[in-house]
Amino acid sequence: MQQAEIGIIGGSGLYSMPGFTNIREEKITTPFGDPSDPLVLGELEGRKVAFLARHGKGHRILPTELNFRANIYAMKQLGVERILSVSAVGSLKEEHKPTDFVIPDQFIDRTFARTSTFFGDGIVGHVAFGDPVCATVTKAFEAACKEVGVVGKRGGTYVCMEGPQFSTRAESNLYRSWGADVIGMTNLQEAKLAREAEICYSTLAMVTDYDCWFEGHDDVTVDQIIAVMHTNSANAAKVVKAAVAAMPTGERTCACASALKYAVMTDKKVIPPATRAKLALLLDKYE
Ligand SMILES: CSC[C@H]1O[C@H](OP(=O)(O)O)[C@H](O)[C@@H]1O
Ligand SMILES: Nc1ncnc2[nH]cnc12
Repeated sequence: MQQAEIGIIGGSGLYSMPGFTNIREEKITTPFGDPSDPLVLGELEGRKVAFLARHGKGHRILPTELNFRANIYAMKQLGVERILSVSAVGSLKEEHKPTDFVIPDQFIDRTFARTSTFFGDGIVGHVAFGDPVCATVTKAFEAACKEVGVVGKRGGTYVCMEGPQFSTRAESNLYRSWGADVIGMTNLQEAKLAREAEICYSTLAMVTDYDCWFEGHDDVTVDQIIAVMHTNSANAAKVVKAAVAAMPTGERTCACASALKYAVMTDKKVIPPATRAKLALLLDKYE
């Protein structure tokens, strides 16, 4: 039985979701290991929802250490079809001010020490990723920002860096020269894996700082981020709630729902049984 239809991944500053009812915690294991924490299952706006604190309760897990595969696969195991991600980001443009929200529609990958696919170990698959986020979830976020009365700009490019150190000024200026909008350390792997798992994904990126490029501002520091995060998190919780309420019901019609249809290159006869078994949840529907 589907235990949750909507997943919420809370990032820096959002470690729980206010407004949940009928709450229970579930410790989930996956073929790819354990997620960051037990998932919190409950109802929000009458919808079945699962919440996961990306870095674990108490913020214990570095971006590089995150088991992105287990986090996304755990959502899939619960029956989640759409993930609403919330993340803290630095701004790469003056117009995106701390406390603004951006809903990115593109990514640039600057990570180098992460596993970003469910494929491998004898099976090769390639999903389309030209439009890396789901338009339905993105529009729900945008409408929710409007409803709550916060700045929520749809569109923009999120640079995903490895971290955990923040960027050098040369890097920050390089990303600006590429026209990128915001920078963070976590969203690209989630978007890739959600696509492979045929789960719709979009991020509410909460601007906490101007990174280190802005001459008129101090370089980014964690204490500065935490101060802005308190305002952002309260607003983010309201936006997520409104987005959940606005999420369409019924069969999904977006391309995310069939991303794997033509993805697998490997001859079925040569896929190692153990590998195939690990991916049963993703591939059985195409048998
Ligand atoms: C708190 S500063 C850096 C930290 O914040 C962001 O986390 P998340 O995406 O989980 O909200 C960024 O990616 C870094 O992990
Ligand atoms: N300036 C920044 N760089 C990377 N990740 C961030 N998360 C919040 N602010 C950030």
